[in-house]
Amino acid sequence: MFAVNGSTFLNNSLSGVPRVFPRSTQRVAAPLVVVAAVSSNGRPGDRNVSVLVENTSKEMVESATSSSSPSAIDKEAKSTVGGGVEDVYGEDSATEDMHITPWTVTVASGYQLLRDPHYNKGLAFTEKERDAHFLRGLLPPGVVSQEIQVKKMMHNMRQYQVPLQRYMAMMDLQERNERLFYKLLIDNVEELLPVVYTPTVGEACQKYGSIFRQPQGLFISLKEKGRILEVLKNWPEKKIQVIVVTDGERILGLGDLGCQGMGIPVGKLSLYSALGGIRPSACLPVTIDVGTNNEKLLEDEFYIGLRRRRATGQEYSELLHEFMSAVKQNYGEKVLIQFEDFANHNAFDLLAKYGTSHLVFNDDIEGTASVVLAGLIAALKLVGGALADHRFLFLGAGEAGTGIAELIALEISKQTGAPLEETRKKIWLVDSKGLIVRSRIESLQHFKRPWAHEHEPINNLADAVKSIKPTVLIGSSGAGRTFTKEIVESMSSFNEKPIILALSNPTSQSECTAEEAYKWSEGRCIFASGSPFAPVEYNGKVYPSGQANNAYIFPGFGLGLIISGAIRVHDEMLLVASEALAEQVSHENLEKGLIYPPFSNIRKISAQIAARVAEKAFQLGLATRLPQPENLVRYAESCMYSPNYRTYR
Ligand SMILES: NC(=O)C1=CN([C@@H]2O[C@H](COP(=O)(O)OP(=O)(O)OC[C@H]3O[C@@H](n4cnc5c(N)ncnc54)[C@H](OP(=O)(O)O)[C@@H]3O)[C@@H](O)[C@H]2O)C=CC1
Ligand SMILES: CC(=O)C(=O)O
Repeated sequence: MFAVNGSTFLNNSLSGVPRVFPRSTQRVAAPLVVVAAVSSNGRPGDRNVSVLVENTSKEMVESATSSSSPSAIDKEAKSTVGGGVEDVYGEDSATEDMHITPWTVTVASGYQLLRDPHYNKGLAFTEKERDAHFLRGLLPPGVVSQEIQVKKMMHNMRQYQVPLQRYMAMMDLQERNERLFYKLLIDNVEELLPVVYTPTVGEACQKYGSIFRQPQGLFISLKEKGRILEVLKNWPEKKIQVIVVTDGERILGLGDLGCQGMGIPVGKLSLYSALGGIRPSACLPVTIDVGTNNEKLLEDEFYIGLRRRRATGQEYSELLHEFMSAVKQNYGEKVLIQFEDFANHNAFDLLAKYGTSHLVFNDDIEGTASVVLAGLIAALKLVGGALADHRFLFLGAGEAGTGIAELIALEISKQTGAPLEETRKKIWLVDSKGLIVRSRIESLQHFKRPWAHEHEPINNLADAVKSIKPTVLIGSSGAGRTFTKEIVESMSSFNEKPIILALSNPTSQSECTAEEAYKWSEGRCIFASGSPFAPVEYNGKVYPSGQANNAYIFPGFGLGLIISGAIRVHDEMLLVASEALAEQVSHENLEKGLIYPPFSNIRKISAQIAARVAEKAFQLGLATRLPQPENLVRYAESCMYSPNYRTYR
């Protein structure tokens, strides 16, 4: 269901050295900007980028050109990225009668340097750097370290009472000083995750038109049909390793937000860098705008997207196909394309269609499945028994629900040797029409059919709980407050420790709150939710509540694919990612009732996940980074982006 059979690619002819992010903490760097006034494929005026930096000293230019001349850069690109990346502006492919523009190399300095988010360090520029880079007078005289900047930013951040203000402050910082943004996020991940991610990103998407300041990713709309390759070339970064793309039709549990869904790829990719260590410049957020069926947005004067109803059928699939082809042509075989928040009527088809030709991953189907399986493996240490001894009931039979169900069935099948058709029978799903049963099969969407077991029809969750008597109840409906008191009490009546996962996001859509779950189960349930809840006090005991969110998986999963140079995603990679995450849950966590480790350790966790995913890619013959590094955990860690400031010569 998820991806391709590994054996198809065992004899793939792709080879070459993968993209590795050099860690240059000890080296002294120059804030080098390679710029060119160019035209692509001899079409003068097609693309004119011209950044002239004055006050650039001879020494700086020499040092910059000696370490990173265009040819050096070109060589690096050739050695690390396939596809059309090397000949970005068509210089090599241009014939003699075509026009091309020569590259120039300059060093960012002075006023420009302060406005370049990649290189800006604000007041952290040293005296020497202020002299060398023409910054005198452009900054107040005080010099402060990055640590103090972080402290100050956190102090400021905590003054905002409104979550959206914090979100906007974080986005402003990302636009102004990228390294400080990531340092802040990495050092304060538990506090800031709810700001840049769920739940606040949901509100940001709802109000994206009003708060929009700067484009943070590529908008590809129906207007760009036939020109998507050209649009990709407009993005300033050329060496892209991960693309997160949405069409905005199912944003969290908030429905169709059209073009305003851009907040999701932006948020997910900031987690790719902060949690998984992928270089920010290697990440590309994309929103495909095919219109929206959200009437409120269509009438909203601040709406930023196409004012038309959604394209469907051929019109939709042609645009998506052009996008997928252009990505491969521009960035090569090894760029990871993560589908995010597509509606299920497109999500499953896109994954199936492109799973055999591209490195694609659907976070809502696959990432969610992997994170939930990890939580269940960990929870077994608290409730006892094997996975096969449990009964699972889902509210919600869409991407998340059926994705999780399939991975649980796969894992049970792997553990017991029972066929998948048998292991699926331990899993039941309820959708908006009730329990999915055999008698409904003709009217079911294809992804629900494997779950249509023999049972009398039941049209509501409360009755399904009473009849199925699940040990595990999972909410993946996007419908808030659907785990009622009656349902939680019912779960608690036949389970000593019911496992209850309310996965839906944002907080408003959670099937129940942590407080409700602990209170109604008299403190006996094992609970986790998609969006975070504060610890709950019940009967004099404090229950910290865990977060079952695919943010635990996708950053490390993607890192594993990248460091191994994987060319396809395989189900077995999802299983090993779950195992790796489950292993990170300590006795101490379990004693508190937590089935996930704290996010504060996430970079270490991501390295463990990455190593296991990479190892699996090598085993399956899907990796192209040869030879396999000896210690994959250490290798993953060494590849991770560090947000600490660099010292400029
Ligand atoms: N924690 C995490 O990491 C993740 C959380 N999620 C969350 O899960 C939710 C669902 O996402 P996804 O699976 O992609 O969405 P889908 O739209 O694919 O699926 C939603 C499912 O819920 C069912 N449903 C909706 N309302 C009700 C209701 N009142 N009673 C019973 N069933 C209902 C739908 O029924 P029908 O098919 O009949 O329409 C459908 O089967 C979202 O809120 C999302 O934020 C998603 C991914 C990751
Ligand atoms: C977390 C996530 O991917 C979602 O809610 O859609």
